[in-house]
Amino acid sequence: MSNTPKIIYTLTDEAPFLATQSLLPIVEAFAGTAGIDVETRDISLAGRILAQFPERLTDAQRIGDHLAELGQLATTPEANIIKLPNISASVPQLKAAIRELQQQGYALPDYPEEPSNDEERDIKARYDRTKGSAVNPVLREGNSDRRAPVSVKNFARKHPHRMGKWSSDSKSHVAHMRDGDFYGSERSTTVLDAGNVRIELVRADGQTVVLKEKTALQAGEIIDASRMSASALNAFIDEQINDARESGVLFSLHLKATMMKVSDPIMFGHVVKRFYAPVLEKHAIALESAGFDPNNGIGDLYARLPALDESVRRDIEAEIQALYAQRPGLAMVNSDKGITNLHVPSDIIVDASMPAMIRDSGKMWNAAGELQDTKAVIPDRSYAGIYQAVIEDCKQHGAFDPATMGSVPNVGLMAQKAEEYGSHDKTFEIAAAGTVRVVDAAGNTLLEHSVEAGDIWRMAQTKDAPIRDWVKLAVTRARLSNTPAVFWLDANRAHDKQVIAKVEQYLGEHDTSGLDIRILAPVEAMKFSLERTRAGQDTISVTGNVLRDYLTDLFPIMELGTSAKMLSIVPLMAGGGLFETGAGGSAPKHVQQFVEENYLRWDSLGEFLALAASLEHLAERHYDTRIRVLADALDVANGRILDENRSPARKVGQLDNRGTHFYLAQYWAQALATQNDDTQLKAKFAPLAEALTTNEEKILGELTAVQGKPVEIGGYYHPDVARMAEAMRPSATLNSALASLAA
Ligand SMILES: NC(=O)C1=CN([C@@H]2O[C@H](COP(=O)(O)OP(=O)(O)OC[C@H]3O[C@@H](n4cnc5c(N)ncnc54)[C@H](OP(=O)(O)O)[C@@H]3O)[C@@H](O)[C@H]2O)C=CC1
Ligand SMILES: O=C(O)CCC(=O)C(=O)O
Ligand SMILES: [Mg+2]
Repeated sequence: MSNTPKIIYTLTDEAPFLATQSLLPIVEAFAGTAGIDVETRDISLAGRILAQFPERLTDAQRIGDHLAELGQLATTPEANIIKLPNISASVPQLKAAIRELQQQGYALPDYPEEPSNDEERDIKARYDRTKGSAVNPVLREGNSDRRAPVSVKNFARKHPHRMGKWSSDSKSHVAHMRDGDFYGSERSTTVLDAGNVRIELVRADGQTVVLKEKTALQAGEIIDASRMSASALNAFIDEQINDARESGVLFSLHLKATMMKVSDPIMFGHVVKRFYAPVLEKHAIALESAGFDPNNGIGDLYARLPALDESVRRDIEAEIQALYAQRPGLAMVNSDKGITNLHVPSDIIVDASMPAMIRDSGKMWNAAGELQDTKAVIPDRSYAGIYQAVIEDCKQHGAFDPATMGSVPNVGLMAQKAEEYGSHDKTFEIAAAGTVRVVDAAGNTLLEHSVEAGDIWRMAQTKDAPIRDWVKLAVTRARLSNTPAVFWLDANRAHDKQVIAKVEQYLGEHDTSGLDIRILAPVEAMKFSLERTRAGQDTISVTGNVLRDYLTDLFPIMELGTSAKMLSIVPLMAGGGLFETGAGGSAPKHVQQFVEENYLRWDSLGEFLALAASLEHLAERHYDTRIRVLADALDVANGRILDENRSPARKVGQLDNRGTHFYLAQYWAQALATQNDDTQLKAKFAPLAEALTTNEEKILGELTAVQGKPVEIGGYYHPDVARMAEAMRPSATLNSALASLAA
């Protein structure tokens, strides 16, 4: 191992990738002064696609499998990775990215939806490795610690964001199934000895089909399996469509088709099929021949229409419009462009979509572009109830007040593909009725379900060491912040019952005297946390992987207006650090605004906080006081960004992402120039601080002058980096000041 302190900064997609063009040069320049190597690795969707097909690319086009490399690094103590949000691609996004790369001259094959030979099966398998949430689970070799730092919380209290008013007669609600879902069918067991299991379907006709030959289990691991009945799901969907129409509310669906990349697109497809049933059934043959796949959304139907005869096409379009008159209003993703909630599965990502609805008075946009009460369909019961609890609370007590509300930080069980978020390679749409069994090497059946054709069956794993580490992290956070901690676990759920036994065991390993640690079922935990938060009190949520994801968007969006301002640390179990930036995504809408008017409203505070945590980790690991000084100064700069309100605004003419980066550089340089712990750094940064202070007006002028006009970046999934960098670094004065640091 080389002893040079090293930070890996990830190159991703969309808005964070744009922001990187301006921020990374600052990071490199500052880190360089303390002898830190800053390296980059490309984990963008385009980069991951290209890494799958080296043999089809020229030498110049080829890139290595950076994700696999980082996945490996994450299991070592040296890891210090700053991870920006990346696209978790739905199939329509994946296909669009492939098309763009082909147009740029990369000889990639088309995505074979229905592979008919070995070569096509191989191509599909490679592409599928890049589909959905293909990055985070690989890097997350540790549990999750997400919270709003005190400075961020204070900022939000001082500058509360707008929250939509709630009325007690709001008709908005969450609808979930009452039986036949994953929740109702879950079975779970803790495995005593390590070994392999086989997953098989014993068909009603006696034939056995192996679904997955080998899944390795560790000793002490919890496994669980559950089944979603297709017929129960379809009956539920029909009932909800009718109910939404009768009650005059919008119909909306909220799933996580990215993380749950096998099960949730299938559920999404069922809703599309039921909602548009009369048209899809009437034209089934034509649509099938055109390759329409409901799991990709009704947007896929529109994409396929050109392949159909003109008359058929017109009939389908007219019949869909006529159908809308008989259906409840559909919630819209973009009313102006006619993009509905059922267009593409990647537009309805529940962790972001439900908080947005709650922030907007429980309403979503209708086709006329107005906000309206909404039915939020979340079919499975495992977690749906938490959102209904928030809705009920808002109906009773009104909207939450960001100026006074408390905070709900999260300690999330996430390491090593924990729970449902690691289940996609063990999820199956069942082809024929029978029994699905999980069988160990000795032939014992560990779990089984009877299934019907079309049901979704899945198995999830939760390893013992991550649970033990998670309990430790929870106790540590509770102690450090002197805050009550609640484990959100449901004793009535088979899986949670196994987890509770381990939590109770591992809590025994710690000194918990004086701490308030409880175990509550999710809905009770939500009610408890909401009551406290309204009273201005903080409560740590200690949750499994799914609730980690849901709550770290929900509470930040209510408290801070966005999850971008969150500190999001993954202490890796091998001793390294993964520093995620914020808790949200890659904000596609921000790119649209950028290319239209050269204004980037992306807030990089998450990157700033992650960088400070990364530098602290590096300082500790290398016993390096210079790096410590750099980290402390960055803390000061981050505090000033908030205090002096230098975060990006939203509209042309105001400060944008680049302006915030300028202030970060100025404040950071000033903090280094005024500290006295390291005289070399002090001397090094004095001229930069001076240059950035004297030239503030000039630099801001150069940054603002470019705004307001369209900008061409040469691609969406695989933009031209030189063009992007040029667009994102329009201040010659700032650029040359930074360059002088390296001299
Ligand atoms: N860790 C990761 O890698 C994650 C990746 N994703 C991926 O991101 C993509 C988009 O996901 P989506 O669910 O739409 O959620 P996003 O979080 O990307 O966007 C939702 C909205 O949140 C606001 N927002 C998010 N981040 C910022 C920021 N840094 N600064 C300012 N505002 C911000 C924006 O609101 P406004 O428009 O009002 O400004 C944005 O439109 C998907 O491909 C998804 O898979 C999602 C979550 C995590
Ligand atoms: O990896 C993804 O697809 C999304 C991750 C996410 O939403 C989260 O971790 O909060
Ligand atoms: Mg999330």
